[in-house]
Parts: sequence; structure tokens; C-alpha cells
Amino acid sequence: MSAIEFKKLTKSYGKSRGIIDVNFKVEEGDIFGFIGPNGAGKSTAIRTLLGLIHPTSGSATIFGKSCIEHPQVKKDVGYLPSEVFYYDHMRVIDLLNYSASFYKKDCKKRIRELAEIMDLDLKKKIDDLSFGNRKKVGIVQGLLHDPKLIILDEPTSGLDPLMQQKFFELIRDENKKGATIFFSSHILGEVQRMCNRVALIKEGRIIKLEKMSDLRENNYKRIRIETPAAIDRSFFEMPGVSKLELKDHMVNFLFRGDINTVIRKISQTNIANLLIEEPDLEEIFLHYYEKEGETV
Ligand SMILES: Nc1ncnc2c1ncn2[C@@H]1O[C@H](COP(=O)(O)OP(=O)(O)OP(=O)(O)O)[C@@H](O)[C@H]1O
Repeated sequence: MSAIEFKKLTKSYGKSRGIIDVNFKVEEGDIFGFIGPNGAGKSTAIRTLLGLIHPTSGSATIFGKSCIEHPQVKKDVGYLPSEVFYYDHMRVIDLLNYSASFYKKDCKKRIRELAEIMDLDLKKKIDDLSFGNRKKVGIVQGLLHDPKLIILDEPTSGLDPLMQQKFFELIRDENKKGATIFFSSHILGEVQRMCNRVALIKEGRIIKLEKMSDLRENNYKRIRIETPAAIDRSFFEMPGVSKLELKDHMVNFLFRGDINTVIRKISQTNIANLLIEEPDLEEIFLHYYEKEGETV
């Protein structure tokens, strides 16, 4: 049975778009990335899946059950919303104990372990916490009952790089222990590092569903070169190069293929500086639109 299944799920907010015909599955054991730019519909899909909002048409299920008809299925789910709101006057430990009281198990030990991993002071009052520390409270709250399915909406926003790394280690450990992970992000790099499968969403529609390994094979690099003198455009016109731009002494292009061929080419000329970067999400989306033969 799939951990999550979206079946032709559509949610419109009056005239506003929401999501359209979302159709995909997350299998048990997956670390699944749900990626798209701001406003693409990631939170809408997740909130509909959890029964927090009602679909306009279609359905979404967790372990084969709809959260609207079978709310008890949510006991197996840990959810971190994109924005966390709390009763400010409470202490962190009181809030977490209160959350734990909804589950029929003793979560005290796990709360302490998670707080230690995430470097969270349990005695502090919520209103004394920074945005990042509030996010950590949300993470502990989502994981304290050892859920079978962990749903995280933009989990790393607000966490510093060290904490992001600790958080991803924690998520990997949960996955090794058997939990399925579904997380949304607009940061391609973190999805690339973490996930085995990925869905790309844009303007409310799923535009690509891929194994991470396939997405990597299709991967483009953004290459920026500064040259001491102007260089002829034809020098970089070679297989794998696209979106070639030359301005002043800067050369800028996307490259797809064996990175060694382009490095060898670059070494034939004199350069002042070289940058090889992951293309940003928009560029990946552009690539998919072009591949599907659509215009952008
Ligand atoms: N309560 C609402 N009322 C009206 N429109 C909404 C509402 N919530 C979301 N939308 C619209 O639905 C679309 C999808 O929004 P959603 O928040 O799901 O995107 P997202 O991918 O999660 O983006 P972000 O990363 O910015 O949170 C957007 O066009 C947004 O304006």
C-alpha cells in the first residue's frame, strides 16, 4: 500500500488557482521531495492531504485512508507546517507534553532525545524563542511520537546551516528506522541530497515525477567564466552548451553532459575566474517545459 496517494486532486480557492489534477503516489520507505517555487501549490496539496482543507474534486489518502473520513489515520503521521503558531506564554516542555498527550504512548524520553539533537532548551518560554528555535519546537513536535509517515512543509526555512544538517541527519535516521518522509521545498540542492524520488509542481500542476537518479542524469550546470580579454562566441559553441551569453568579459551558459569535456575546453583559453553552480529551480523548470515541447 502507498503511504500517500493523490488522485486527481484539485483545490480551488474561489477564483484563485490552488492545485489542479494532482496525481501521484509516495511509496512506503521513500524519502520523497515535493519541489516547486513559491505559490506553486505545495502547502495546498499537503493541507488537503491532511484534511485541514476540503478538496474541490479528487481525493488524497494516507495509508489508503482519507484523513477527512478517518481522522485516526493522523496518529501515524508527524506534520511540520510551513508556519508554526503557538501559545506564547507556554514553556516548550509543557507544549510538547501537551502534544504528546494525544498519543497513547510515553514520549518523554524521545522528547529529551530530540531536544538534545536539535539543541533546543525545553525550559524556555515560547515567546522568548527566535524564529529558528520555534521551528525546532515544530520539528520535535512532529517527531515525538515516532510517526510512520513524516510530512514536512518547508522544514529548513529559518534553520542555520549547521541545524539544517543535523535536521537532515535526523530525518535520514527516521527513514532508516522505517518512516516514510514527504517534504516540500523550493531549494533544489537539499531535495537532491536527501530524496530518492521527487515531484515537481508549478502553477498548481505536477510537471514532472522522477527518480532522483534520473533527475541527476538530466542535470545541468550553470557555468560562469570571466576572461581577461573578450572571447569569440564560437569558442563555446559545443555540444551540451545552451543559453550561451557573452557580455563584456563574462561568459555565461548552461552545460549538460560530461563535465570533463567543458573543463578541457575552458583550459584551452586564458581565464580570470570560473564558477560552476547548480542551476536554480527556474532553470530546471525551463528545461522540463522545453523538453515537453511547451513554450515558456
Ligand atoms: N487561503 C487561500 N485563499 C486564496 N488563495 C490561496 C489560499 N492559500 C493559497 N492560495 C493560493 O493558492 C496557490 C498555491 O499556494 P500554496 O501556499 O499552496 O503554494 P506553496 O507552493 O506552498 O508556496 P509557498 O512556498 O510560498 O508556501 C497560490 O496561488 C496562493 O495564492
